[in-house]
Amino acid sequence: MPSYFTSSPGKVILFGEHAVVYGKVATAGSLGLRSYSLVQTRTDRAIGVSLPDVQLTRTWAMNDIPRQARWEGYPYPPPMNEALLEQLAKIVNLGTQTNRSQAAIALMYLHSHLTTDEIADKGYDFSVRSNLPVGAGLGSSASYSVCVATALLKLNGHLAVGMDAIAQRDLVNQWSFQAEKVIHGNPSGIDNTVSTFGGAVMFKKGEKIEPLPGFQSLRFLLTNTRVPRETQVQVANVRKLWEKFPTVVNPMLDAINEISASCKDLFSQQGLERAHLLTQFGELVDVNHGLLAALGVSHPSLEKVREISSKLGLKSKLTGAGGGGCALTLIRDDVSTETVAVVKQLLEAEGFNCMETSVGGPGAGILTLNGPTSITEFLSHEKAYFEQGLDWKYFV
Ligand SMILES: Nc1ncnc2c1ncn2[C@@H]1O[C@H](COP(=O)(O)OP(=O)(O)OP(=O)(O)O)[C@@H](O)[C@H]1O
Ligand SMILES: C[C@@](O)(CCO)CC(=O)[O-]
Ligand SMILES: [Mg+2]
Repeated sequence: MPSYFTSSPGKVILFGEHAVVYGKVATAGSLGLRSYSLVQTRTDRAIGVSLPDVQLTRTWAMNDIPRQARWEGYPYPPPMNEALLEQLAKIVNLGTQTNRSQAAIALMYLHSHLTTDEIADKGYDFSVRSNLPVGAGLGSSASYSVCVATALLKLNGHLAVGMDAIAQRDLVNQWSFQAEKVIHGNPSGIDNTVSTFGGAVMFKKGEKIEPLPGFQSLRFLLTNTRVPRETQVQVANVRKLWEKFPTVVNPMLDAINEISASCKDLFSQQGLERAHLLTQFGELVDVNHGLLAALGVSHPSLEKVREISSKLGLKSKLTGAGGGGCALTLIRDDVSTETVAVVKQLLEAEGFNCMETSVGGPGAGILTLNGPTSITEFLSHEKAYFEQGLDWKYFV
């Protein structure tokens, strides 16, 4: 049996986080930071799981994990099975609401539906490591979910030869959304969609994504405040506010929707000077952050990033679920290297972590290797190892 490496990117939301959960349009792009997974069969009917980023190494006996009978629409996902989730939480037995347990339950939920008799008879090892910070707003959960979905679909032969690239990605996207539901509760699907398809896109729940050409040329500084938070909790807090004051919150969500619409207008205006485009883009960044702060998802650390960057004339907003995690700062073309260095220095003096990035790279990919590979070796190598000279297939 071959082994499969899979890889999928994190994401950055430029405009529209939270509002997207309520059916509004959001704008997002894939990041250069990615997660990588390795899956390969065993011979002893066990599932060996190694997730060092959440400190989990554990082996389960195949017979201990229930498998679902085939359903209508197989291999596309059936509606979420809450009873199965509860059952898996008990079997996995890693406590509730911990990073490790959510990751393991998401994996087992997909395993339970996707594992064929042939693979169940052998067992498999599954391992993930990521260059993304976990729980910082850069879509680590979605990137993990896409790796799980791609690996299990491929291992079990569901990404059949003859299925075109779009159909394959669509299947991965649907299953990674299920895994995101296990981790998040009520995700919009934007994170797994961007991680699966890559690129820079406008996203609205239930609609086809719309590519946004031109975004690849934008430069951003990402600042991880290192303040931990959980997306599920931030999303639930906004929901409480919305339930309490719907007439106040709905117009705010509509305003956020219009930010993505205005952004799209900016990029489609023929002849608009780039300097003007970037200035207006920055203004939208500012307005979006203000609305998110009003929804209660900012944090003193994120306000600190805004204070420092605005002193040097730069616009920042929180990105992802907020409450800590990461902020995004637009680097206009006229901003000097020295200014960027000063901003970074000031932010890092606060204990934050900075990295420059662009958005819009490739989505999920698979690399098929002949024969077994050592997981230890896989885990001991850095990202570059996987990207050098290897023939990744991005489903194209
Ligand atoms: N490398 C990884 N290995 C295993 N599990 C992971 C990994 N990365 C993320 N996870 C899972 O995702 C959870 C973090 O998800 P969460 O949605 O709170 O943060 P995020 O995805 O980084 O941020 P956001 O959703 O705002 O972009 C972890 O608790 C863990 O269950
Ligand atoms: C906060 C949120 O809008 C984005 C998290 O990256 C949640 C979601 O869309 O699922
Ligand atoms: Mg997430």
